[in-house]
Amino acid sequence: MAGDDAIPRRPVVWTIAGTDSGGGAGIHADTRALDAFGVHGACAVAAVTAQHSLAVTHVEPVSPAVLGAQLEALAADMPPDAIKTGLLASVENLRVVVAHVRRLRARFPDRAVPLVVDPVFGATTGASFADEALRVAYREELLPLATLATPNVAEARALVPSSQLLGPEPLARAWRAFGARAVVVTGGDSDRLAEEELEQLSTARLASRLAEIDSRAAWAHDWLDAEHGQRSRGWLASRRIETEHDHGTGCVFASAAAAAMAHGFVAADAVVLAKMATCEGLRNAYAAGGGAGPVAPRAGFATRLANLPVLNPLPDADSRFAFPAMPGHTRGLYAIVDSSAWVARVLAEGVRLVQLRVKEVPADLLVREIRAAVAIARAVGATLIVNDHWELALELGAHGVHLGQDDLAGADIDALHHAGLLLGISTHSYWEVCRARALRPSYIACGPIHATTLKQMPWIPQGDANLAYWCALLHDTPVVAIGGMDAARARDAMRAGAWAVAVVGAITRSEDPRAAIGLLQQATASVSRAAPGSLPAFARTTLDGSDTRRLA
Ligand SMILES: Cc1ncc(COP(=O)(O)OP(=O)(O)O)c(N)n1
Ligand SMILES: Cc1ncsc1CCOP(=O)(O)O
Repeated sequence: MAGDDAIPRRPVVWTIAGTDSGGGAGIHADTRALDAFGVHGACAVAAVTAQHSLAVTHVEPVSPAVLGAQLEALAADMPPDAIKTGLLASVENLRVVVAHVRRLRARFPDRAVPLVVDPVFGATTGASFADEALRVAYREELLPLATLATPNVAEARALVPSSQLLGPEPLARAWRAFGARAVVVTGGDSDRLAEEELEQLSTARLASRLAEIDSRAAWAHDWLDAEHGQRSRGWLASRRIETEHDHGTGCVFASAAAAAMAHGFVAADAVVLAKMATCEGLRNAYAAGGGAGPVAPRAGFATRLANLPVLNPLPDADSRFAFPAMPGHTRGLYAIVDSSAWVARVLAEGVRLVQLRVKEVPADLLVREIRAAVAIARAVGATLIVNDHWELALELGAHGVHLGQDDLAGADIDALHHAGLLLGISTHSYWEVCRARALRPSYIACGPIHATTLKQMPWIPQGDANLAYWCALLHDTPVVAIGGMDAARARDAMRAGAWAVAVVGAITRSEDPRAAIGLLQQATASVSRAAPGSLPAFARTTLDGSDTRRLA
Protein backbone atom coordinates (compact mmCIF):
# COMPACT_ATOMS: atom_id res chain seq x y z
CA MET A 1 0.00 0.00 0.00
CA ALA A 2 1.30 3.48 -0.82
CA GLY A 3 2.33 5.57 2.19
CA ASP A 4 0.30 8.58 3.33
CA ASP A 5 2.42 11.64 2.47
CA ALA A 6 1.18 13.48 5.57
CA ILE A 7 2.62 10.83 7.87
CA PRO A 8 6.41 10.92 7.95
CA ARG A 9 8.25 7.71 7.29
CA ARG A 10 10.06 6.50 10.38
CA PRO A 11 13.62 5.24 10.09
CA VAL A 12 13.73 1.45 10.24
CA VAL A 13 16.03 -0.41 12.62
CA TRP A 14 16.49 -4.15 12.47
CA THR A 15 17.29 -5.93 15.68
CA ILE A 16 18.78 -9.35 15.06
CA ALA A 17 18.77 -10.93 18.47
CA GLY A 18 17.25 -13.45 20.86
CA THR A 19 13.85 -13.58 22.48
CA ASP A 20 13.50 -13.49 26.26
CA SER A 21 10.44 -15.32 27.52
CA GLY A 22 10.60 -13.09 30.62
CA GLY A 23 10.23 -9.97 28.47
CA GLY A 24 13.22 -8.29 30.11
CA ALA A 25 16.13 -8.41 27.69
CA GLY A 26 16.82 -9.26 24.03
CA ILE A 27 14.33 -8.23 21.39
CA HIS A 28 11.83 -7.02 24.01
CA ALA A 29 14.30 -4.56 25.51
CA ASP A 30 15.41 -3.55 22.01
CA THR A 31 11.85 -2.74 20.99
CA ARG A 32 11.33 -0.53 24.05
CA ALA A 33 14.48 1.44 23.20
CA LEU A 34 13.56 1.76 19.52
CA ASP A 35 10.09 3.05 20.43
CA ALA A 36 11.62 5.71 22.68
CA PHE A 37 13.54 7.03 19.65
CA GLY A 38 10.53 7.08 17.34
CA VAL A 39 12.04 4.61 14.88
CA HIS A 40 10.32 1.55 13.52
CA GLY A 41 11.74 -1.61 15.04
CA ALA A 42 11.78 -4.71 12.86
CA CYS A 43 13.14 -7.93 14.26
CA ALA A 44 14.78 -11.12 13.11
CA VAL A 45 14.93 -13.79 15.81
CA ALA A 46 18.35 -15.48 15.92
CA ALA A 47 17.75 -17.53 19.07
CA VAL A 48 14.98 -18.43 21.45
CA THR A 49 15.68 -18.37 25.17
CA ALA A 50 13.66 -19.69 28.06
CA GLN A 51 14.34 -17.38 30.99
CA HIS A 52 12.86 -15.28 33.73
CA SER A 53 14.31 -12.60 35.93
CA LEU A 54 16.50 -15.06 37.88
CA ALA A 55 17.91 -17.52 35.35
CA VAL A 56 18.20 -18.67 31.74
CA THR A 57 16.99 -22.26 31.51
CA HIS A 58 17.29 -22.91 27.77
CA VAL A 59 18.91 -21.33 24.71
CA GLU A 60 18.38 -22.53 21.19
CA PRO A 61 19.63 -20.85 18.04
CA VAL A 62 17.08 -20.82 15.22
CA SER A 63 18.29 -22.52 12.06
CA PRO A 64 20.28 -20.37 9.62
CA ALA A 65 17.44 -20.90 7.12
CA VAL A 66 14.87 -19.41 9.51
CA LEU A 67 17.10 -16.45 10.28
CA GLY A 68 17.89 -15.94 6.59
CA ALA A 69 14.19 -16.05 5.65
CA GLN A 70 13.37 -13.29 8.17
CA LEU A 71 16.18 -11.09 6.91
CA GLU A 72 15.18 -11.64 3.29
CA ALA A 73 11.59 -10.71 4.06
CA LEU A 74 12.73 -7.50 5.76
CA ALA A 75 15.17 -6.63 2.98
CA ALA A 76 12.39 -6.94 0.40
CA ASP A 77 10.15 -4.31 1.97
CA MET A 78 11.78 -2.44 4.81
CA PRO A 79 15.53 -2.09 4.30
CA PRO A 80 17.23 -0.85 7.45
CA ASP A 81 18.52 2.58 8.34
CA ALA A 82 20.57 0.79 11.00
CA ILE A 83 21.04 -2.75 12.28
CA LYS A 84 21.70 -3.97 15.77
CA THR A 85 22.86 -7.48 16.59
CA GLY A 86 22.41 -9.10 19.99
CA LEU A 87 22.38 -12.81 20.81
CA LEU A 88 23.29 -14.71 17.63
CA ALA A 89 24.06 -18.02 19.38
CA SER A 90 25.77 -19.86 16.50
CA VAL A 91 28.57 -19.34 14.02
CA GLU A 92 26.15 -20.21 11.21
CA ASN A 93 23.75 -17.46 12.26
CA LEU A 94 26.57 -14.97 12.56
CA ARG A 95 27.56 -15.80 8.98
CA VAL A 96 23.99 -15.29 7.77
CA VAL A 97 24.10 -11.81 9.33
CA VAL A 98 27.50 -11.05 7.78
CA ALA A 99 26.24 -12.05 4.32
CA HIS A 100 23.13 -9.87 4.67
CA VAL A 101 25.04 -6.83 5.89
CA ARG A 102 27.46 -7.15 2.97
CA ARG A 103 24.57 -7.51 0.52
CA LEU A 104 22.73 -4.48 1.91
CA ARG A 105 25.83 -2.32 1.79
CA ALA A 106 26.43 -3.33 -1.83
CA ARG A 107 22.79 -2.54 -2.62
CA PHE A 108 22.89 0.90 -0.95
CA PRO A 109 26.38 2.22 -1.72
CA ASP A 110 25.31 5.80 -0.90
CA ARG A 111 24.42 5.20 2.71
CA ALA A 112 26.36 3.63 5.48
CA VAL A 113 23.83 1.03 6.79
CA PRO A 114 25.31 1.37 10.28
CA LEU A 115 25.80 -1.86 12.20
CA VAL A 116 25.87 -1.89 16.00
CA VAL A 117 27.32 -5.11 17.37
CA ASP A 118 26.36 -5.88 20.95
CA PRO A 119 28.31 -9.05 21.67
CA VAL A 120 26.19 -11.32 23.85
CA PHE A 121 28.47 -14.04 25.20
CA GLY A 122 26.66 -14.72 28.46
CA ALA A 123 23.68 -13.68 30.58
CA THR A 124 24.10 -11.63 33.75
CA THR A 125 22.30 -14.52 35.46
CA GLY A 126 25.25 -16.79 34.54
CA ALA A 127 24.37 -18.73 31.36
CA SER A 128 27.03 -18.92 28.63
CA PHE A 129 25.90 -18.21 25.07
CA ALA A 130 29.19 -18.50 23.17
CA ASP A 131 31.95 -21.00 22.57
CA GLU A 132 35.43 -20.34 21.21
CA ALA A 133 34.37 -20.78 17.56
CA LEU A 134 31.68 -18.12 17.94
CA ARG A 135 34.09 -15.72 19.63
CA VAL A 136 36.58 -16.15 16.77
CA ALA A 137 33.81 -15.53 14.24
CA TYR A 138 32.88 -12.30 16.04
CA ARG A 139 36.48 -11.17 15.94
CA GLU A 140 37.26 -12.14 12.37
CA GLU A 141 33.96 -11.84 10.52
CA LEU A 142 31.41 -9.60 12.24
CA LEU A 143 33.48 -6.91 14.00
CA PRO A 144 35.23 -5.82 10.78
CA LEU A 145 31.77 -4.71 9.60
CA ALA A 146 30.75 -2.96 12.81
CA THR A 147 30.13 0.78 12.85
CA LEU A 148 29.96 0.56 16.63
CA ALA A 149 30.62 -2.28 19.08
CA THR A 150 29.29 -2.12 22.65
CA PRO A 151 31.00 -4.82 24.77
CA ASN A 152 31.15 -4.65 28.54
CA VAL A 153 34.57 -5.21 30.09
CA ALA A 154 34.13 -8.99 30.40
CA GLU A 155 32.93 -9.31 26.79
CA ALA A 156 35.74 -7.09 25.55
CA ARG A 157 38.29 -9.28 27.33
CA ALA A 158 36.73 -12.44 25.90
CA LEU A 159 38.06 -11.59 22.43
CA VAL A 160 41.47 -10.24 23.39
CA PRO A 161 44.14 -12.82 24.31
CA SER A 162 45.86 -12.38 27.72
CA SER A 163 43.66 -9.42 28.58
CA GLN A 164 42.51 -10.25 32.11
CA LEU A 165 44.28 -7.21 33.54
CA LEU A 166 43.49 -4.83 30.70
CA GLY A 167 41.15 -1.91 31.32
CA PRO A 168 38.59 -0.40 28.95
CA GLU A 169 41.03 1.90 27.14
CA PRO A 170 43.39 -0.75 25.70
CA LEU A 171 40.44 -3.10 25.22
CA ALA A 172 38.67 -0.54 23.03
CA ARG A 173 41.88 -0.06 21.05
CA ALA A 174 42.13 -3.80 20.50
CA TRP A 175 38.50 -3.98 19.32
CA ARG A 176 39.07 -1.12 16.94
CA ALA A 177 42.05 -3.04 15.60
CA PHE A 178 39.66 -5.96 14.89
CA GLY A 179 37.87 -3.55 12.55
CA ALA A 180 35.07 -1.92 14.59
CA ARG A 181 34.93 1.76 13.57
CA ALA A 182 33.91 2.87 17.03
CA VAL A 183 33.85 1.07 20.37
CA VAL A 184 32.29 1.83 23.69
CA VAL A 185 33.32 -0.41 26.54
CA THR A 186 30.43 -0.20 28.97
CA GLY A 187 30.59 -0.51 32.72
CA GLY A 188 34.26 0.41 32.69
CA ASP A 189 34.12 1.80 36.18
CA SER A 190 34.41 -1.52 38.02
CA ASP A 191 37.31 0.02 39.79
CA ARG A 192 37.80 -2.54 42.52
CA LEU A 193 41.09 -2.76 44.31
CA ALA A 194 43.06 -5.63 42.78
CA GLU A 195 44.90 -7.84 45.27
CA GLU A 196 48.32 -6.95 43.81
CA GLU A 197 47.55 -3.26 44.24
CA LEU A 198 46.32 -3.80 47.78
CA GLU A 199 49.62 -5.43 48.75
CA GLN A 200 51.66 -2.55 47.35
CA LEU A 201 49.75 0.38 48.86
CA SER A 202 50.93 2.17 51.99
CA THR A 203 48.28 2.73 54.69
CA ALA A 204 48.09 6.46 53.91
CA ARG A 205 47.69 5.86 50.18
CA LEU A 206 45.15 3.10 50.80
CA ALA A 207 42.73 5.52 52.49
CA SER A 208 42.83 7.98 49.60
CA ARG A 209 42.59 5.18 47.03
CA LEU A 210 39.48 3.82 48.75
CA ALA A 211 37.95 7.32 48.87
CA GLU A 212 38.67 7.71 45.16
CA ILE A 213 36.99 4.38 44.39
CA ASP A 214 34.02 5.37 46.54
CA SER A 215 33.48 8.65 44.76
CA ARG A 216 33.81 6.99 41.36
CA ALA A 217 31.25 4.39 42.39
CA ALA A 218 28.64 7.16 42.39
CA TRP A 219 29.12 7.42 38.63
CA ALA A 220 28.59 5.00 35.77
CA HIS A 221 31.53 5.19 33.39
CA ASP A 222 31.83 3.95 29.81
CA TRP A 223 34.96 4.32 27.72
CA LEU A 224 34.29 5.79 24.26
CA ASP A 225 36.70 5.52 21.36
CA ALA A 226 35.33 6.78 18.04
CA GLU A 227 36.47 8.58 14.94
CA HIS A 228 34.53 10.64 12.38
CA GLY A 229 36.94 13.22 11.10
CA GLN A 230 37.60 14.13 14.74
CA ARG A 231 38.64 11.56 17.34
CA SER A 232 36.31 11.38 20.31
CA ARG A 233 37.78 9.45 23.18
CA GLY A 234 37.13 9.61 26.88
CA TRP A 235 35.09 8.49 29.84
CA LEU A 236 31.39 9.10 29.48
CA ALA A 237 30.08 9.46 33.00
CA SER A 238 26.61 9.86 34.39
CA ARG A 239 25.42 9.70 37.94
CA ARG A 240 24.62 6.12 38.86
CA ILE A 241 20.90 5.50 39.20
CA GLU A 242 20.18 3.35 42.20
CA THR A 243 17.91 0.53 41.17
CA GLU A 244 18.01 -3.24 41.43
CA HIS A 245 16.03 -3.43 38.19
CA ASP A 246 18.58 -3.35 35.40
CA HIS A 247 17.67 -6.34 33.24
CA GLY A 248 18.30 -5.61 29.56
CA THR A 249 20.58 -2.59 30.13
CA GLY A 250 23.11 -3.68 27.49
CA CYS A 251 20.39 -4.44 24.91
CA VAL A 252 18.72 -1.06 25.51
CA PHE A 253 22.03 0.77 25.22
CA ALA A 254 23.04 -0.87 21.93
CA SER A 255 19.56 -0.60 20.36
CA ALA A 256 19.35 3.03 21.40
CA ALA A 257 22.69 3.68 19.68
CA ALA A 258 21.40 1.95 16.53
CA ALA A 259 18.21 4.05 16.65
CA ALA A 260 20.27 7.24 16.96
CA MET A 261 22.37 6.13 13.99
CA ALA A 262 19.19 5.48 12.02
CA HIS A 263 18.38 9.16 12.70
CA GLY A 264 21.75 9.99 11.13
CA PHE A 265 23.97 10.48 14.20
CA VAL A 266 27.64 9.48 14.10
CA ALA A 267 28.73 6.89 16.66
CA ALA A 268 30.04 9.35 19.27
CA ASP A 269 26.76 11.28 19.35
CA ALA A 270 24.71 8.07 19.14
CA VAL A 271 26.48 6.72 22.22
CA VAL A 272 25.64 9.88 24.20
CA LEU A 273 21.97 9.57 23.23
CA ALA A 274 22.08 5.87 24.06
CA LYS A 275 23.44 6.64 27.51
CA MET A 276 20.67 9.21 28.03
CA ALA A 277 18.01 6.70 26.98
CA THR A 278 19.53 4.04 29.24
CA CYS A 279 19.59 6.42 32.22
CA GLU A 280 15.94 7.21 31.61
CA GLY A 281 15.25 3.48 31.29
CA LEU A 282 16.87 2.83 34.66
CA ARG A 283 14.85 5.63 36.29
CA ASN A 284 11.74 4.06 34.87
CA ALA A 285 12.65 0.40 35.53
CA TYR A 286 10.15 -1.76 37.35
CA ALA A 287 9.86 -5.13 39.03
CA ALA A 288 8.55 -8.20 37.17
CA GLY A 289 9.38 -11.53 38.75
CA GLY A 290 11.62 -12.19 41.72
CA GLY A 291 14.89 -10.84 40.25
CA ALA A 292 16.00 -7.76 38.38
CA GLY A 293 13.14 -6.19 36.45
CA PRO A 294 13.43 -4.62 33.00
CA VAL A 295 14.92 -1.27 32.07
CA ALA A 296 12.17 0.80 30.45
CA PRO A 297 13.32 3.75 28.33
CA ARG A 298 10.71 6.20 27.08
CA ALA A 299 10.43 9.23 24.83
CA GLY A 300 11.64 12.47 26.37
CA PHE A 301 14.86 10.89 27.66
CA ALA A 302 16.97 13.52 25.90
CA THR A 303 15.20 16.51 27.41
CA ARG A 304 16.33 15.77 30.97
CA LEU A 305 19.69 17.37 31.83
CA ALA A 306 20.37 14.78 34.54
CA ASN A 307 20.56 12.15 31.79
CA LEU A 308 23.28 14.00 29.87
CA PRO A 309 26.70 12.47 30.62
CA VAL A 310 29.96 14.35 30.79
CA LEU A 311 32.95 13.32 28.70
CA ASN A 312 36.31 13.41 30.43
CA PRO A 313 39.80 12.22 29.59
CA LEU A 314 39.98 10.82 33.16
CA PRO A 315 37.36 8.81 35.02
CA ASP A 316 36.80 11.56 37.61
CA ALA A 317 33.36 12.76 36.72
CA ASP A 318 32.87 15.33 39.47
CA SER A 319 34.31 18.39 37.82
CA ARG A 320 36.79 20.26 39.99
CA PHE A 321 36.02 23.33 37.89
CA ALA A 322 33.22 25.87 37.99
CA PHE A 323 34.07 28.85 35.83
CA PRO A 324 32.65 32.26 36.75
CA ALA A 325 29.12 33.19 35.68
CA MET A 326 28.72 35.55 32.73
CA PRO A 327 28.25 39.12 34.01
CA GLY A 328 24.71 40.42 33.42
CA HIS A 329 25.87 43.15 31.01
CA THR A 330 27.14 40.50 28.54
CA ARG A 331 23.62 39.40 27.60
CA GLY A 332 22.68 40.20 24.00
CA LEU A 333 25.16 41.02 21.26
CA TYR A 334 28.57 39.34 21.26
CA ALA A 335 30.84 40.88 18.61
CA ILE A 336 33.77 38.83 17.30
CA VAL A 337 36.50 40.91 15.64
CA ASP A 338 40.08 40.44 14.52
CA SER A 339 41.96 43.55 15.73
CA SER A 340 42.15 45.96 18.63
CA ALA A 341 41.01 48.71 16.25
CA TRP A 342 37.80 46.77 15.67
CA VAL A 343 37.45 46.22 19.42
CA ALA A 344 37.52 50.02 19.84
CA ARG A 345 34.96 50.49 17.04
CA VAL A 346 32.39 48.05 18.40
CA LEU A 347 32.80 49.22 21.99
CA ALA A 348 32.27 52.81 20.85
CA GLU A 349 28.83 51.68 19.61
CA GLY A 350 27.95 50.32 23.04
CA VAL A 351 28.72 46.61 22.57
CA ARG A 352 29.69 45.16 25.94
CA LEU A 353 30.84 41.63 25.06
CA VAL A 354 33.60 41.33 22.49
CA GLN A 355 35.94 38.57 21.37
CA LEU A 356 39.35 39.17 19.85
CA ARG A 357 39.80 36.37 17.31
CA VAL A 358 43.16 36.80 15.64
CA LYS A 359 44.52 34.10 13.36
CA GLU A 360 48.05 33.80 12.04
CA VAL A 361 49.79 37.04 12.99
CA PRO A 362 53.39 37.38 14.19
CA ALA A 363 53.80 36.80 17.92
CA ASP A 364 54.86 40.39 18.76
CA LEU A 365 51.86 41.86 16.94
CA LEU A 366 49.56 39.41 18.70
CA VAL A 367 50.83 40.53 22.10
CA ARG A 368 50.36 44.19 21.15
CA GLU A 369 46.86 43.54 19.89
CA ILE A 370 45.73 41.64 22.97
CA ARG A 371 47.29 44.20 25.32
CA ALA A 372 45.58 47.08 23.47
CA ALA A 373 42.22 45.29 23.35
CA VAL A 374 42.37 44.56 27.10
CA ALA A 375 43.08 48.21 27.87
CA ILE A 376 40.25 49.48 25.62
CA ALA A 377 37.72 47.04 27.07
CA ARG A 378 38.72 47.72 30.67
CA ALA A 379 38.42 51.48 30.10
CA VAL A 380 34.70 51.18 29.28
CA GLY A 381 33.82 48.28 31.59
CA ALA A 382 33.24 45.85 28.70
CA THR A 383 34.11 42.15 28.77
CA LEU A 384 36.93 41.01 26.49
CA ILE A 385 37.28 37.35 25.55
CA VAL A 386 40.39 36.15 23.70
CA ASN A 387 40.02 33.32 21.20
CA ASP A 388 42.57 30.46 21.25
CA HIS A 389 45.54 32.30 22.86
CA TRP A 390 44.83 31.36 26.45
CA GLU A 391 48.38 31.90 27.74
CA LEU A 392 48.46 35.49 26.50
CA ALA A 393 44.92 36.06 27.76
CA LEU A 394 46.07 35.01 31.21
CA GLU A 395 49.27 37.00 31.08
CA LEU A 396 47.77 40.19 29.67
CA GLY A 397 44.64 40.35 31.83
CA ALA A 398 41.77 39.51 29.46
CA HIS A 399 38.44 38.73 31.14
CA GLY A 400 38.09 35.38 29.49
CA VAL A 401 39.07 32.83 26.90
CA HIS A 402 37.15 31.08 24.15
CA LEU A 403 38.37 27.62 23.19
CA GLY A 404 37.38 25.28 20.39
CA GLN A 405 37.23 21.51 20.96
CA ASP A 406 40.63 21.09 19.35
CA ASP A 407 42.12 23.66 21.72
CA LEU A 408 40.95 21.95 24.91
CA ALA A 409 43.65 19.29 25.18
CA GLY A 410 46.47 21.83 24.89
CA ALA A 411 45.09 24.40 27.34
CA ASP A 412 45.93 24.58 31.04
CA ILE A 413 42.35 24.56 32.29
CA ASP A 414 43.53 24.56 35.91
CA ALA A 415 45.47 27.77 35.36
CA LEU A 416 42.49 29.50 33.68
CA HIS A 417 40.22 28.36 36.50
CA HIS A 418 42.64 29.42 39.18
CA ALA A 419 42.97 32.90 37.62
CA GLY A 420 39.16 33.31 37.62
CA LEU A 421 38.84 33.83 33.87
CA LEU A 422 35.57 33.35 32.04
CA LEU A 423 35.66 30.29 29.78
CA GLY A 424 33.59 29.73 26.63
CA ILE A 425 33.73 26.49 24.64
CA SER A 426 32.56 25.77 21.08
CA THR A 427 30.22 22.83 20.52
CA HIS A 428 28.54 21.43 17.43
CA SER A 429 27.07 18.11 18.57
CA TYR A 430 26.15 15.92 21.53
CA TRP A 431 29.56 14.51 22.36
CA GLU A 432 31.15 17.94 22.13
CA VAL A 433 28.53 19.34 24.52
CA CYS A 434 29.36 16.50 26.95
CA ARG A 435 33.04 17.34 26.71
CA ALA A 436 32.40 21.05 27.26
CA ARG A 437 30.14 20.42 30.25
CA ALA A 438 32.80 18.40 32.01
CA LEU A 439 34.64 21.72 32.51
CA ARG A 440 31.56 23.66 33.71
CA PRO A 441 32.39 26.66 31.50
CA SER A 442 30.93 30.16 31.75
CA TYR A 443 29.09 29.63 28.48
CA ILE A 444 28.67 27.00 25.80
CA ALA A 445 28.63 28.17 22.19
CA CYS A 446 26.31 26.24 19.86
CA GLY A 447 26.96 26.46 16.18
CA PRO A 448 26.75 26.81 13.35
CA ILE A 449 23.11 27.82 13.78
CA HIS A 450 23.02 29.03 10.16
CA ALA A 451 25.45 28.48 7.30
CA THR A 452 28.52 30.65 7.60
CA THR A 453 30.96 31.93 5.01
CA LEU A 454 33.64 32.72 7.59
CA LYS A 455 35.26 29.32 7.37
CA GLN A 456 34.61 25.83 6.05
CA MET A 457 32.97 23.56 8.58
CA PRO A 458 31.92 19.92 8.41
CA TRP A 459 28.73 20.52 10.40
CA ILE A 460 25.22 20.83 9.02
CA PRO A 461 23.71 24.12 10.32
CA GLN A 462 21.67 23.43 13.44
CA GLY A 463 18.79 25.86 12.91
CA ASP A 464 16.60 27.49 15.55
CA ALA A 465 14.94 24.24 16.61
CA ASN A 466 18.25 22.75 17.72
CA LEU A 467 19.18 26.01 19.37
CA ALA A 468 15.92 26.08 21.34
CA TYR A 469 16.52 22.45 22.31
CA TRP A 470 20.06 23.14 23.56
CA CYS A 471 18.97 26.26 25.45
CA ALA A 472 16.21 24.29 27.18
CA LEU A 473 18.38 21.25 27.94
CA LEU A 474 21.43 23.19 29.15
CA HIS A 475 19.38 25.33 31.49
CA ASP A 476 22.23 25.71 33.99
CA THR A 477 24.69 27.22 31.46
CA PRO A 478 24.33 30.28 29.21
CA VAL A 479 24.21 29.30 25.54
CA VAL A 480 25.81 31.51 22.89
CA ALA A 481 24.40 31.16 19.37
CA ILE A 482 26.85 31.54 16.48
CA GLY A 483 26.91 31.11 12.72
CA GLY A 484 25.44 33.15 9.86
CA MET A 485 23.74 35.67 12.17
CA ASP A 486 22.05 38.87 11.02
CA ALA A 487 19.59 41.04 12.93
CA ALA A 488 16.49 38.95 12.17
CA ARG A 489 18.25 35.69 12.97
CA ALA A 490 19.73 37.18 16.12
CA ARG A 491 16.23 38.05 17.36
CA ASP A 492 15.09 34.49 16.66
CA ALA A 493 18.12 33.13 18.51
CA MET A 494 17.32 35.23 21.58
CA ARG A 495 13.71 34.06 21.40
CA ALA A 496 15.02 30.49 21.31
CA GLY A 497 16.70 31.18 24.65
CA ALA A 498 20.26 32.20 23.78
CA TRP A 499 22.16 34.25 26.34
CA ALA A 500 24.05 36.04 23.58
CA VAL A 501 24.41 35.99 19.80
CA ALA A 502 27.95 35.92 18.40
CA VAL A 503 28.41 37.76 15.14
CA VAL A 504 31.40 38.10 12.83
CA GLY A 505 30.58 38.82 9.18
CA ALA A 506 27.39 40.83 9.68
CA ILE A 507 29.51 43.40 11.53
CA THR A 508 33.01 43.29 10.07
CA ARG A 509 31.96 42.70 6.46
CA SER A 510 29.08 45.14 6.55
CA GLU A 511 29.24 48.24 4.37
CA ASP A 512 27.92 50.19 7.32
CA PRO A 513 29.13 48.48 10.51
CA ARG A 514 27.67 51.20 12.70
CA ALA A 515 24.17 50.68 11.34
CA ALA A 516 24.60 46.91 11.41
CA ILE A 517 25.61 47.00 15.08
CA GLY A 518 22.62 49.21 15.85
CA LEU A 519 20.22 46.75 14.25
CA LEU A 520 21.87 43.79 15.98
CA GLN A 521 21.69 45.57 19.32
CA GLN A 522 18.01 46.29 18.84
CA ALA A 523 17.39 42.70 17.81
CA THR A 524 19.10 41.24 20.87
CA ALA A 525 18.02 43.75 23.52
CA SER A 526 15.22 42.78 25.87
CA VAL A 527 13.87 40.02 23.66
CA SER A 528 11.89 37.65 25.79
CA ARG A 529 12.26 33.96 25.30
CA ALA A 530 9.43 32.28 23.43
CA ALA A 531 7.33 29.89 25.52
CA PRO A 532 8.85 26.46 24.95
CA GLY A 533 6.07 25.17 22.71
CA SER A 534 7.12 22.23 20.66
CA LEU A 535 10.74 21.53 21.42
CA PRO A 536 12.29 18.60 19.55
CA ALA A 537 12.71 15.40 21.54
CA PHE A 538 16.40 15.53 20.68
CA ALA A 539 18.66 17.71 18.56
CA ARG A 540 18.89 17.07 14.84
CA THR A 541 22.23 15.59 13.78
CA THR A 542 24.95 17.98 12.61
CA LEU A 543 27.24 15.33 11.14
CA ASP A 544 25.39 13.01 8.84
CA GLY A 545 26.41 9.53 9.97
CA SER A 546 24.37 7.95 7.20
CA ASP A 547 26.61 9.59 4.64
CA THR A 548 29.39 7.13 3.86
CA ARG A 549 31.44 9.80 2.12
CA ARG A 550 31.82 11.72 5.37
CA LEU A 551 32.73 8.57 7.25
CA ALA A 552 35.37 7.44 4.78
C1 LIG B 1 31.37 32.52 20.72
C2 LIG B 1 32.19 31.67 19.82
N1 LIG B 1 31.70 30.50 19.41
C3 LIG B 1 32.42 29.72 18.60
C4 LIG B 1 33.65 30.11 18.17
C5 LIG B 1 34.49 29.22 17.32
O1 LIG B 1 35.66 28.86 18.02
P1 LIG B 1 36.59 27.67 17.47
O2 LIG B 1 35.76 26.45 17.43
O3 LIG B 1 37.82 27.67 18.29
O4 LIG B 1 36.92 28.11 16.01
P2 LIG B 1 37.77 29.40 15.62
O5 LIG B 1 37.04 30.63 16.08
O6 LIG B 1 39.09 29.29 16.33
O7 LIG B 1 37.88 29.34 14.13
C6 LIG B 1 34.12 31.35 18.59
N2 LIG B 1 35.32 31.82 18.21
N3 LIG B 1 33.38 32.10 19.42
C1 LIG C 1 33.75 30.64 14.12
C2 LIG C 1 32.42 30.02 13.96
N1 LIG C 1 32.06 28.94 14.67
C3 LIG C 1 30.81 28.53 14.41
S1 LIG C 1 30.09 29.44 13.23
C4 LIG C 1 31.44 30.45 13.12
C5 LIG C 1 31.51 31.59 12.18
C6 LIG C 1 30.71 32.77 12.60
O1 LIG C 1 30.88 33.81 11.68
P1 LIG C 1 29.65 34.52 10.97
O2 LIG C 1 28.94 35.33 12.02
O3 LIG C 1 30.32 35.44 9.93
O4 LIG C 1 28.83 33.48 10.31
